[in-house]
This record gives sequence, C-alpha cells and structure tokens, in this order.
Amino acid sequence: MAIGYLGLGSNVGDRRANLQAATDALGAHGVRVLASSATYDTDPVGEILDQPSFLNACLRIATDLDPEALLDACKAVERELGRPAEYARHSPRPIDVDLLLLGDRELRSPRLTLPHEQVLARRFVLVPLLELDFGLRTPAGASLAEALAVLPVDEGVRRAGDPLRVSPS
Ligand SMILES: Nc1ncnc2c1ncn2[C@@H]1O[C@H](COP(=O)(O)OP(=O)(O)OP(=O)(O)O)[C@@H](O)[C@H]1O
Ligand SMILES: Nc1nc2c(c(=O)[nH]1)N=C(CO)CN2
Repeated sequence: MAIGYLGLGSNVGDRRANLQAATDALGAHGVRVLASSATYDTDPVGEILDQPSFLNACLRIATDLDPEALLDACKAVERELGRPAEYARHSPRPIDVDLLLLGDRELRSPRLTLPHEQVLARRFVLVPLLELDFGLRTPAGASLAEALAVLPVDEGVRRAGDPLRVSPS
C-alpha cells in the first residue's frame, strides 16, 4: 500500500460539488482517500489565462494500484463526472484529477510523469499539499516548502472553504 497525493481542480459549474463528487468516486476505483486539504480559489495559470478562477484542493490517498493504474482511476473519475475524453490543453473544465506524488515512485512514460512535472512550480498545488504535510519532499529530495518559498506571489491562492468530506473506512 503506497501513500500518494492527488490534485483536484474545477472551474466550470458548481466547483465545490465537482471536487466533492471526485473525492467520493475514488473509492470505487481502488483509491482510499485519507485526508483532504481546504479548498482554494485560485487564479488561472498556464496557457489560457482568460478563464474563470479555479477551485483547487489536494487529497492524501492510499492505494495498491501501480502508477499507470492509478492514472487510469483518475481518468475514469474525470469521465464519470462528465469530462469529455479530449480537451484543449489548460482549458476550462468541470473536473481535473492529477496524480502529483506516489510514495517514492519516479517514472516517465508516454502517459505519465511522476512526480507531476509541475508539482514544484504551481502555488495552487503547493499550498494545499503543504497543508496536508508541511514536510513533504519529492523522491529526489526537493522540499515542497522550499519550492513554495521561492515562487513569485502573483499567482493568487485564496482559502475558500473547509476540507472536502472524506468517508470513514
Ligand atoms: N502525473 C500526471 N497526472 C495526470 N496526468 C498526467 C501526469 N503525467 C502525465 N499526464 C498526462 O497528461 C495528460 C493531460 O492531462 P490533463 O488533461 O489533465 O492536462 P491539463 O490539465 O490540460 O494540463 P496539465 O497536465 O498541465 O495539468 C493526461 O492524459 C496524462 O496522460
Ligand atoms: N489555478 C489553476 N490554474 C490551472 C489549473 C488549476 O487547476 N488551477 N489547471 C489547469 C489545467 O491543468 C490550468 N490552469
């Protein structure tokens, strides 16, 4: 059983309901949700800046799935919540489920990069991840807290609401 971290994002429809639905759906795909961060209202970053702000949160999970099977589980949850299979990169979406970290696994395949390529570069990922565990490091040893400390503060990340509900199991 490995401990991992997922990033959730939504900027279409009822954003909090979308993040909660994704959290609730993971259990049926072999992913046990252990804890949720608070939710954060965040300025869009990336290739399309002229779009509604996102609601982001991160989850700590436990799973026996290997990395590619865990990515399949994330993608299956996105599809269940009505996200089309094909999407313009960085465009608005009701739900995005990214695999950020999975134990000490490091991997680069055509479908999956682990840790997530942007995990040290996005405030909307680092702030909720550090809320879950301030001591987090990548498998290569990089401190997430140190990565956040050197990022420019112009990418707005505002606490929006309580952590998502996590079903007891
Ligand atoms: N760690 C990862 N987590 C999720 N997807 C990944 C990861 N590494 C590689 N990918 C690949 O990235 C593809 C595009 O993912 P997605 O549609 O979420 O992109 P995006 O949200 O537009 O942009 P970004 O990848 O910057 O978050 C996925 O289909 C998947 O194969
Ligand atoms: N603030 C914020 N910006 C984004 C997000 C996101 O979840 N939050 N997801 C994107 C596509 O991966 C592109 N840009």
